[in-house]
Amino acid sequence: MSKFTVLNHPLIQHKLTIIRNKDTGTRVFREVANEIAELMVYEITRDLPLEDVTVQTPMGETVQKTLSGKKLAVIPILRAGLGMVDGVLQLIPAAKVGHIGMYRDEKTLKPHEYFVKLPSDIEQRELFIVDPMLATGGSANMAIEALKKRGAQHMRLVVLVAAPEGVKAVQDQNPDVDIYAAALDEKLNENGYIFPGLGDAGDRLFGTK
Ligand SMILES: O=P(O)(O)OC[C@H]1O[C@H](OP(=O)(O)OP(=O)(O)O)[C@H](O)[C@@H]1O
Ligand SMILES: O=c1cc[nH]c(=O)[nH]1
Ligand SMILES: [Mg+2]
Repeated sequence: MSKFTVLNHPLIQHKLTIIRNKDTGTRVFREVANEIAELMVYEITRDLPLEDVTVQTPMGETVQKTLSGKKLAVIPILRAGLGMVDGVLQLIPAAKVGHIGMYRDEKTLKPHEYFVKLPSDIEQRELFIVDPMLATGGSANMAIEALKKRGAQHMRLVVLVAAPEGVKAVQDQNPDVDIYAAALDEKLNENGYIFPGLGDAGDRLFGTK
């Protein structure tokens, strides 16, 4: 079974409380969501492989460490996943970005795919799928399947808030995909929204409600 990790660094918890607050407006929500994504990526990339490199300092020659050039890509699930991309790119500016468009039918809660555009060498890359919300897990599972169908082999799912139902759904359907969240919340409510959650992430990011 895949790993599920809650990244509960104090800065992450503090910032998540800010965006949970219903009185936080679009500008601050956007800014802080990206900051949380950046902190999460800092934690998640602890296992990136390094290799030795010879470098000349002003004092002489030394062998030091450098990233071994593993290829990375960020894959936001549109729309709300876009709210995490800039944060990730702050730390990994050379990462490629692929997009998967997905919306959840409000009545059935089933996801619908409407757009896929990925880097051509997706099979060689380690992918960070980003989406603020993991609710039923339907959208994440459909995005993972869309990536696998196109050759992707290594991916992790990075979300701000996860519901237990969504974690289980992804672990059951995609046991090879590790999941990272800033928080594991209590449950889904009767409308399929995460409680206590932060509301509709896409609407709060883009000011559409
Ligand atoms: O786990 P699930 O039950 O599938 O729900 C989570 C999905 O719902 C939200 O997107 P939404 O469908 O609202 O689209 P949006 O990002 O365009 O607002 C969210 O950003 C996830 O993609
Ligand atoms: O709580 C939720 C669930 C799905 N999508 C959201 O934006 N929020
Ligand atoms: Mg939405």
